Amino acid sequence: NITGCSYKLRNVDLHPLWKGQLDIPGGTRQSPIDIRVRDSIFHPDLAPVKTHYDPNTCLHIWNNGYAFLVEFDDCTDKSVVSGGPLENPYRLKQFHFHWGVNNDWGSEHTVDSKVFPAELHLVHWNCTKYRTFEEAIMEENGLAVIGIFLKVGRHHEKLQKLVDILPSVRYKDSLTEFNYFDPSCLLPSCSDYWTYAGSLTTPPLTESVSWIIMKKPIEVDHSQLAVFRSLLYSAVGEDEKYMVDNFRPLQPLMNRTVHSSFQ
Ligand SMILES: O=C(NCc1ccccc1)Nc1ccc2c(c1)[B-](O)(O)OC2
Ligand SMILES: [Zn+2]
Repeated sequence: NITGCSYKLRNVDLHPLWKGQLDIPGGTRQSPIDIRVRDSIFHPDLAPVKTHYDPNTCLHIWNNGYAFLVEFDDCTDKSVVSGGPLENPYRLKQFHFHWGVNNDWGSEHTVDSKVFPAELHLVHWNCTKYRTFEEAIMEENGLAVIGIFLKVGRHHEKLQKLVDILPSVRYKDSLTEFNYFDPSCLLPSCSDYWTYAGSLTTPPLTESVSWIIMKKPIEVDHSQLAVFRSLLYSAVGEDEKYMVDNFRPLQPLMNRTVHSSFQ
């Protein structure tokens, strides 16, 4: 189980999203972090990360009040990630994004202090050691999350199917059926990555994540990102608050090393 002291976050002016989260559980391996490329250690025996996703496991998309989540049927091993720093396969549960109010910021992790306009998280749980996602989220090595940076550039053809459905989940707690989507189309062409031990960046902030951050960003165009910003934090009937800047502030590296799969 995750135990440990709690400590106050640095007194930064926090986005409303974080007003309630000054005290955090644990606190020795929090995410996100700034990845200092020169300090990362090349591990020659870090294998490539292998993903196998079955588009038929894609269930629906919903707005949980923090982000929009595309959720998958995780009752079988049809959609999994393995290899890389992982000792066994992890099942795909959901993916979601974090983004900014404009293209100048939005990602959670940074690379030598470089911020990207958005970041994709593909969330998997350790189905060998735990029975459910809810259990795994509370345990060490419970989750494996692939982080992918987004940059503004060419139109992303395959992402458009998702962008087109976003207006149907505009409000908090809205859900729409979303089938036959293979998130492999969102992976960058280069397999280089950094990996480190961290946490969820949204509540319950548990320190259960093996992070795999892809070095190469994927390109989307500015109109696709603009649709992300049209979603709302607020539910139907509440005063409208645009879902933007849903990223957590950087956390201290403390006693951690970031490993790289490349030199
Ligand atoms: O799944 C989440 N919450 C719902 C919940 C379900 C069951 C028990 C408690 C909470 N959160 C969450 C999971 C994975 C990641 C993040 C947040 B992330 O750091 O944003 O990227 C990686
Ligand atoms: Zn996330």
